[in-house]
Amino acid sequence: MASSGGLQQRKPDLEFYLHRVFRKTSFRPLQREVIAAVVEGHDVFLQASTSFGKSLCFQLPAVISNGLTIVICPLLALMTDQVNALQAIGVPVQTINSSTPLEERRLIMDDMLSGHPRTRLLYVTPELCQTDSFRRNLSTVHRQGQLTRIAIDEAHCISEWGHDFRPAYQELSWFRKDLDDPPVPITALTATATPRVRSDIITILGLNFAKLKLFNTPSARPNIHYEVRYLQNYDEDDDISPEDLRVQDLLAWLKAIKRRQEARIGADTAPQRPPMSGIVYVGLRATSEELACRLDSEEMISAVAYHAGLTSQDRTRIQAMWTSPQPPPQSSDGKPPPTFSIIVATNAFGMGIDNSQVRFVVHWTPPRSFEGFVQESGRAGRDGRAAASLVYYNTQERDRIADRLMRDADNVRNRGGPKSHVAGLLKNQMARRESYQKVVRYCETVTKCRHALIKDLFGDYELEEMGSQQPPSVYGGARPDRLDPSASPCDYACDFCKEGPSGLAKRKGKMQAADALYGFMMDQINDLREDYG
Ligand SMILES: Nc1ncnc2c1ncn2[C@@H]1O[C@H](COP(=O)(O)OP(=O)(O)OP(=O)(O)O)[C@@H](O)[C@H]1O
Repeated sequence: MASSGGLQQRKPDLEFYLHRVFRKTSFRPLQREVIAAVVEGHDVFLQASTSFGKSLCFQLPAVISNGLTIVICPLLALMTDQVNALQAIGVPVQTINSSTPLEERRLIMDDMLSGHPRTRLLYVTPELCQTDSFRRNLSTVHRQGQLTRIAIDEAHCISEWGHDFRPAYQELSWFRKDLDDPPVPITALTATATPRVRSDIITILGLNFAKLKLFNTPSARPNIHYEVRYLQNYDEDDDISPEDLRVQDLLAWLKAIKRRQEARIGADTAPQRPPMSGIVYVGLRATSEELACRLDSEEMISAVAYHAGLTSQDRTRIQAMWTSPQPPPQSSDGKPPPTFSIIVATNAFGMGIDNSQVRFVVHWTPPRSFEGFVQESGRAGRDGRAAASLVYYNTQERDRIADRLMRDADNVRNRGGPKSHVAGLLKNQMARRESYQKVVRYCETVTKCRHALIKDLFGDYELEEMGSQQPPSVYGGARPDRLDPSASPCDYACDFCKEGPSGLAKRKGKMQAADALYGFMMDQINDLREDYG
């Protein structure tokens, strides 16, 4: 590891390792700077958009350093994906999690405590880091001078103000408090942190502000076309149900894509292409099953459901099928090869899913949290090519979700328990409502580019003011609010910039306003804020 010795150390050739070990041709903008800061031994906070390549920012430094890097990861699937990918390229990596056999665990620990561990990266859960035995072992590795750094992936899970709050993440404060002689450098990474969550990450982990290097990329993804599809509210007398209305609209949208593809590459060539992948996010398991079945009955679509009610084998199978390269198109059940391959999923399918070829992500109803929305829509276009995010929205759905969130908070209050525990849970409930409030702002605003709106809602500009480093190409050197107001900050990659304010307002106008319940929820947030804010 680089240290501040008298002799100048030779800087490692990062490009060499990028090509040789990771088999990538070049760094993405900002990746090199982040990796250099990590290698130099700084505490690093990186907030980068989904699919930026955050993992490389701790994997490459781990490969070129002596000693062990501990990686904290919240999801087994995410951990397994990364470990398998690293093993496939010959990196000495291990994981200890609930499915690691005892004998294997012992071998990993023996290596860790050997004084010269062969393992470069050890992936663990935050819960394991809470146990006395693991902490004792890590302290020994540290005393032996072999604990190089700690990487905390999905660091937003640390905050009660975050959408994926995980109490065990808060206990990660132990690293800075106990492993302090010398302090072990920490790298915290996330795609979705609001200003309050960022402040919690930095404070709880005890990152050293004087030596901390901050980096960020814009939270909105330039290659994603963001669009809200406004639906009319449903009336008992209507001949068509809201579900049918959405199915009709989605099918019409997909047919238009199919027509454009056939016009571009020819109706004979199109069926030989692998199907276009998409995800439709729904709120309920039952909806996921029903909608998958309904879409699958269409000739141009093959669809499958994914939710937490499936067996773990089924989920692993679907995820593996989904993330492996698409096979040549095949007919099944007498159907011609599908043009679209769709997974209809609940939010059990989200964080860390890395299929580079997803072309569209649809939210069947308004997402329940803004950070969740950005994570989920960020599954699209991970190869950098054009992709789309659609959200179906009307005020009835908006109020139904607002009502559910209010009831969740009431349940927490009525459940009782120690006062500080209830206060913590209520704080998290308030954070959820505030996050939902941002979803509503995102969907109902018709006067601003959606890319700019996402950056506003995540407080990207605040990070800039804190001295965060960004890729040089961001905003072309000027913030969008300082650019020519007639230009599109996102290069026409959202419905506002494409249709203009009046076109969008007209489309939104078809949706009836019904503000009563939503307004009530906002009042409640304000009350809670007075108590806990
Ligand atoms: N320099 C690079 N060149 C080419 N591909 C890269 C580069 N860096 C990372 N990738 C690839 O980009 C993909 C996304 O990387 P990764 O999973 O680390 O993203 P992430 O930033 O953690 O995203 P998310 O927050 O959405 O999970 C991976 O397939 C990875 O191999």
